[in-house]
Amino acid sequence: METVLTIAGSDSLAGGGLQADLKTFEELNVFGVSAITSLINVDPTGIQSHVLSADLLSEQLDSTLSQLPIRFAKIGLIGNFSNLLVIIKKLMNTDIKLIVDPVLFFKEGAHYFQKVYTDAMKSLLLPVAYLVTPNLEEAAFLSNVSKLETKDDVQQAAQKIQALGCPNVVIKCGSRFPGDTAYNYLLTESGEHWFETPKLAVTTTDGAGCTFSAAITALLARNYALVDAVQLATRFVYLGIQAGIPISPHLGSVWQGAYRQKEVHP
Ligand SMILES: Nc1ncnc2c1ncn2[C@@H]1O[C@H](COP(=O)(O)OP(=O)(O)O)[C@@H](O)[C@H]1O
Ligand SMILES: Cc1ncc(COP(=O)(O)OP(=O)(O)O)c(N)n1
Repeated sequence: METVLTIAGSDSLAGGGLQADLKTFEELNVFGVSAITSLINVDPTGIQSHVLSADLLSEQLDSTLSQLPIRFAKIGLIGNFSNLLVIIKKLMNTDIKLIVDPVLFFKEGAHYFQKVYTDAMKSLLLPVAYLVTPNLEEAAFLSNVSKLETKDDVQQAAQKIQALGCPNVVIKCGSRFPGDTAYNYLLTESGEHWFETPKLAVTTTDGAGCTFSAAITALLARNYALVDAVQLATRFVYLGIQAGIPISPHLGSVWQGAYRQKEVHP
């Protein structure tokens, strides 16, 4: 079985973060291991974040990378500049393909990241990534395209993000995009693809972004072509939102087990 690494924060409610990643890996038949960057607590007032030290992150990465044959790693919330540098240092001269979910704008609440961190994400991390999967707000930020309201805007933003040095970009338009359809837009060096599902009118979308990127990572590790991985990840997260776990009238988590229950496994 393929071993896949997630480098991510912990989400106390297990909506997003490494909990969502590891559950998704399990459901898609890869063995998930983790390096924790930070602890996120979500409560009705918003998000509290506690970033782990660079030494602690470094030790975890040494442990996994020195003992396991890892070909694919998903990078979620990193938290600060020091931890971003640790990740670059440990991974940039390896053959590991990096799937970067930038986690700059949470739908669970507002969070501020320092400019040195967001700049380094653009100038150091994206150029060594295989795929980046921003949500709509992250895509606007990374591309400097201020309003993403049409499919043309999304295509333009993806091109600008690709120009930062990452060959493959998926913009998760999700619930933030106008209209009744949830779109994912994939831009590769050889073409573009739109994926769509009906937009679900539910609040159980916490973890949708993490789950989507984790599903792509697992499927790539199982040798799916990128287009097929994005297609199946779109379906996986759709079913997970539909069968999600409500927490409050405004908040609920994706349930990664929905795909197992509803679909014949590929
Ligand atoms: N309301 C929704 N209905 C159907 N699919 C959704 C919905 N919200 C998100 N998704 C799916 O989850 C993926 C990740 O969504 P993300 O952009 O992180 O969600 P949000 O826009 O809610 O923050 C989207 O690309 C889409 O495939
Ligand atoms: C630790 C941690 N990382 C990321 C998230 C965000 O999760 P998700 O809901 O999948 O992402 P967005 O759709 O808001 O981009 C989290 N909650 N915790």
